[in-house]
Amino acid sequence: MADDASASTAAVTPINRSPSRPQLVLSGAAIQGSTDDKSPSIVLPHQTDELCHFAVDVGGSLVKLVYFSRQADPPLVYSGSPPGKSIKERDRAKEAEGGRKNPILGGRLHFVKFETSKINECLDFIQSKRLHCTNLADSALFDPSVPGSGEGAIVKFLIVDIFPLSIICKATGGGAFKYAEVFKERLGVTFDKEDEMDCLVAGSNFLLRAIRYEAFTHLEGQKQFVQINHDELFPYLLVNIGSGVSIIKVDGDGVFQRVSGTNLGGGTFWGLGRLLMNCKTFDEILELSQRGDNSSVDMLVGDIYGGLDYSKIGLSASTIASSFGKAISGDKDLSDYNREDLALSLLRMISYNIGQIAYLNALQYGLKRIFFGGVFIRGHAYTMDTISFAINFWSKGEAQAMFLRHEGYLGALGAFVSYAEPDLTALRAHQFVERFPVGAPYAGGEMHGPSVEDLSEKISWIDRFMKRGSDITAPIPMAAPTTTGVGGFERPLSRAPCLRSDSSAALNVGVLHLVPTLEAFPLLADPSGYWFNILLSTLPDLVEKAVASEGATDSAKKRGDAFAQAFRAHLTRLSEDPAAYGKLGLANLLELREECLREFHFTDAYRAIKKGEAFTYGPDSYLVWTRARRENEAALAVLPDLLSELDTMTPSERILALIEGLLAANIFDWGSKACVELYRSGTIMEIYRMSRDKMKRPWRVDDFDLFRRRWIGEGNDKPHKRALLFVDNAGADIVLGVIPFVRELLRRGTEVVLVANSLPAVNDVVATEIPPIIAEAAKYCDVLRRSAVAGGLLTDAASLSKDRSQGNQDEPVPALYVVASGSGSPCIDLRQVSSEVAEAANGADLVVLEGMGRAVHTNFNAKFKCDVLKLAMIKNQRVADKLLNGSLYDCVCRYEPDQQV
Ligand SMILES: Nc1ncnc2c1ncn2[C@@H]1O[C@H](COP(=O)(O)OP(=O)(O)OP(=O)(O)O)[C@@H](O)[C@H]1O
Ligand SMILES: CC(C)(CO)[C@@H](O)C(=O)NCCC(=O)O
Ligand SMILES: [Mn+2]
Repeated sequence: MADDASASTAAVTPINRSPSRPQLVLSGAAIQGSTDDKSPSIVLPHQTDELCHFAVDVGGSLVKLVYFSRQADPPLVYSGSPPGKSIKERDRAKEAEGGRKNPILGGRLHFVKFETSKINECLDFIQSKRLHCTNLADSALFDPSVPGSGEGAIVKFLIVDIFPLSIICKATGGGAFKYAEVFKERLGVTFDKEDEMDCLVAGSNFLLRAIRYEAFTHLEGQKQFVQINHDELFPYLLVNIGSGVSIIKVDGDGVFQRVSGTNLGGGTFWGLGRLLMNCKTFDEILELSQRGDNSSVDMLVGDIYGGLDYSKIGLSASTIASSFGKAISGDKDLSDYNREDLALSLLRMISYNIGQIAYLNALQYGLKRIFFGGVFIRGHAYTMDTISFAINFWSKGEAQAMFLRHEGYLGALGAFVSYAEPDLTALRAHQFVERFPVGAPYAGGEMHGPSVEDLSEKISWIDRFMKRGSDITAPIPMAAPTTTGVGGFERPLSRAPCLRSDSSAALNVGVLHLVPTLEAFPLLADPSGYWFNILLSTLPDLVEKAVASEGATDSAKKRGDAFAQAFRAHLTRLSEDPAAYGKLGLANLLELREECLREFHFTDAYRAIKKGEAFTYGPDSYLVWTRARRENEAALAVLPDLLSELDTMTPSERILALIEGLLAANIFDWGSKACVELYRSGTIMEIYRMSRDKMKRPWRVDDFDLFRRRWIGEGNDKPHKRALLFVDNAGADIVLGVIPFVRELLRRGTEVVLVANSLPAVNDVVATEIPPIIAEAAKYCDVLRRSAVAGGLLTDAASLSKDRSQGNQDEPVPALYVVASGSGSPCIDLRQVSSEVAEAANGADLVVLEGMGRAVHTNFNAKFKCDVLKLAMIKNQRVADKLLNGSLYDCVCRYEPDQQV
């Protein structure tokens, strides 16, 4: 420990971070894994200002670099004004933003590290990426793999020289002082120094708040993610294991005290590893340790007690009494010891000692939670188990050791976020959603990911790394440790099957969106083998569709192959280590698949299905797709009759017909094999009617009477103020199922927000597709037209309507909006929705979830703070059997009134 105790325990007051223009805009941001397994990236969709592109943490052993690249995101709101805000309010908000003319630009943060002793590699990297250029358009940061990024209009706005003479970059760690001149001379970069402890704490607070499942426990080989409650985040103990170890008591943002430290740290481990075992790399020591038996090096209690336990004080015979104690014997030289045994002994000595010192500090300050960071941890199971064991053993289970997925980047991230708006406390974990890029399963720690220069490079990268990928994920056998060395009868048994090399030891992370005001709920989906198999078995078919959607050209085929390889690798990796990317549910798996498709520029693999183009795979499918192309049109053509029919009914009949209609139209799903069979016969209306006739109540889940009471019952039938409808399929589903129900809601005076996918997935309607459908439907329905105008979906639609019969034209109508969910999957994880949906949820008192994916696979048991209606037709035998104990085409109408009223 430090010689001078006072130096290491100096109290630190809240940080007064140096103001720095321009600012980083973190609101509505997202984290996105980069192509480097160790380099998860962060998407900043609202970033409009030019900003310095990187921050560094130059430590005693390693340089950690965080850098920014641009990306443009598609707009998320398709209405003229976002729901919840009047146009006036929105203008005011715009003014408040300083009247920025720039379009909203997004970006990602990437994470890379280098050995400090090879600082030139870091400088070369910065130079090659042109991170030191003030002008983004000049730098190589555009990610052409992202559709829409780096395009003309955007580029123009970036040509702004903010630091015309020299670029200023945030830097922390001791090297911010030591290497300032080198950076200045070689790159013309001036360091804006941020204190190392400030940055560690800022980075750690940022991660714990902003990244879902950032923290996890690791005991006896079991990794368990922990979601930290924001209100209970402080106080905690932060133990950063770098070259040396800093131990910090954290009480708030910028409120902390470095209470202790130890000089027996990662540097000690690495240094002794080089000297004793002649290891060339850090990972080599870890690998050696996997096969080691430390009892030949360590002096055990049993060695001293003639093979006996010293049970009186709770020490088993196998407990390490003295690390390296056997080496005192005079007749052995270093070369007489197994390198593997030495490595394990060393790893246990250092890890256990740090665990013990951390425990003592936690005890001293009454802290129960201890977070460990620093690159020494390395996501290595045995290291984490040893530390956890020490904490658990000494605290008798009172204190908990937790580890961080971004373990090594606390300081660098802390420095990077110091560019940001000061109010980091506004960030919330659910603002961040994760995505996983194609390179994730392949890239090792020393890799900086594939070049993103162009698509063909990406494709060949995937090819090249297929081989490497399988090497990386191949398990290295691990001998079971024969001694514990951890002071007790219990032993830290790392049950993890193996130590994997860099990519597998590392945890990947992914994307951020704002939350709705709905309660968070657990995913229903079970990410076990079932879904892996489904996804694998449907992969060839999907590839075929994707390739067809792009005209089945040679290039499309190549991309299709590369996509399949990449996605298969993700699945393989995840089936070996389900926690590799953090906690993953079905919704994330589907999102992952869509993300992979997008990486290979399949912007809408289902386009051909929806539009009926490009499908010539046999006469049957051709028929199906041709029919599919006409589905929107055909459904719109029969809509007026359906609406008139509904209007002849009594309110009680009508609400039943509407719900029945929603369920019946949900049968139109090109993603469902069972349904495609159905389409071989009959027109849309015939299928729709047949479907409606068949579904006699009571349904499999049938809360309809309860809902009807809320709708037309006595006393409690006030119209809802705002309804959020999460819609499912394109075609008849939305036209014949959703639109009539929407019209009824609007007529009752309920504002309606249609929430649809931002990105295509299976047959789901995408938010951008809805306005034209509404425009067409509005021709037959004046209420729809006026509400669409009120919601900004239609502008000069007055002349369009053929229906002038209803209502006073001057009477205000509730608005109809369309909002993109932020998701590109047939399921929806409501913990991760776009900020627009979150905003739209404000004031909503009815949520309608439509379709199997949204209402059954996910959210079936979700509880809400408002009325919720879950509607679906079951089109999958397994779900019918397993979840509902029913049969194919059973219906679910689950209604749960707001519990709070
Ligand atoms: N690939 C690697 N190369 C070097 N060291 C590694 C590697 N992987 C893990 N380590 C371990 O991580 C330690 C460095 O961790 P980290 O980068 O957090 O510290 P640092 O910032 O360099 O040090 P300090 O904060 O004390 O100045 C090394 O001493 C070593 O034990
Ligand atoms: C000196 C630092 C802070 C540099 O990162 C780190 O290596 C450390 O905390 N070392 C331990 C020093 C001590 O004994 O407190
Ligand atoms: Mn450091």
